[in-house]
Amino acid sequence: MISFESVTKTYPGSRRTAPEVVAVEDVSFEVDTGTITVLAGSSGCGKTTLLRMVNRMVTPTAGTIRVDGEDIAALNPVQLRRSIGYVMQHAGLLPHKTVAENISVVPRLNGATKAQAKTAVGKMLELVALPQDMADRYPAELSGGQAQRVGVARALADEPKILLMDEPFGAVDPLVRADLQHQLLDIQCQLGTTILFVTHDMPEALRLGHHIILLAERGRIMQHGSPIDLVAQPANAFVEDFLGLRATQNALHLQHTDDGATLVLDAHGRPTGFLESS
Ligand SMILES: Nc1ncnc2c1ncn2[C@@H]1O[C@H](COP(=O)(O)OP(=O)(O)OP(=O)(O)O)[C@@H](O)[C@H]1O
Repeated sequence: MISFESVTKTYPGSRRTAPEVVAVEDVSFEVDTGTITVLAGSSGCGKTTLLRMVNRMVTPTAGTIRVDGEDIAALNPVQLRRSIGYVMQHAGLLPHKTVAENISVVPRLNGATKAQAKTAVGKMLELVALPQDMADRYPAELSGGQAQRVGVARALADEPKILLMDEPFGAVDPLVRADLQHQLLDIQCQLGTTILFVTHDMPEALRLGHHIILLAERGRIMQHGSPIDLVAQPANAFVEDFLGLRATQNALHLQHTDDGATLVLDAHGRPTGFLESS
């Protein structure tokens, strides 16, 4: 379990006269082991700051973060970082290393032999559904979706218990994004990894999260619950608005067609999908 206990992060102002920025203030929540918890909320509410505090890329100004009860401030930051997977929006692959070398980085740093790292590369490529012969390519020779898969493979290569994902699928097209989302759910189910996932895309949050934490400014928690909790029992108007639950925003209705299909139409009468007959 990851626990945030009264965590505050203040960044210094950029110039001597500029005020400091309170990115998150007195934030407390827990992330259950073996689940996907999504941090959602609009731009600047502190999602990335919270995520990066888990592997000490960002140091809290106040408060405590524990992993399985242990205060991470007492741990060696380099070892901590190597024990936690991290995937960011643009994969962040090392451009002059091949896919195999990129995936091998953390296992090698953690003491794997070349042979062990090679085995890990094969296993990870299979896990993220990339062909084995992609191992020798360079990042510039990959599509955006393939690069993100390699980013996920690299983050999981040493089978970390915790995976941090910062808008990892934000830059790929909707079809590839849906594919990556399904695959992530499969992988998480197989490996039981504890995932903290940042997105500002509510459909993505609802699709992936066992738990969703919806944040307002300074990391203020507006609701923490399951996707069903948020949709069925939004805590307040902010949650309703963010999820587009107000009737004027998102009143869906059904329309039956002559050939027996049932279309789902949005508030403007545009089709958004169809109901499958059970
Ligand atoms: N290194 C920094 N120095 C100064 N201010 C920062 C720094 N990093 C973030 N901030 C500020 O802290 C606040 C929270 O930023 P953060 O990146 O955590 O939000 P976010 O919810 O992840 O945003 P986005 O969805 O746009 O990525 C913002 O006001 C941001 O400008």
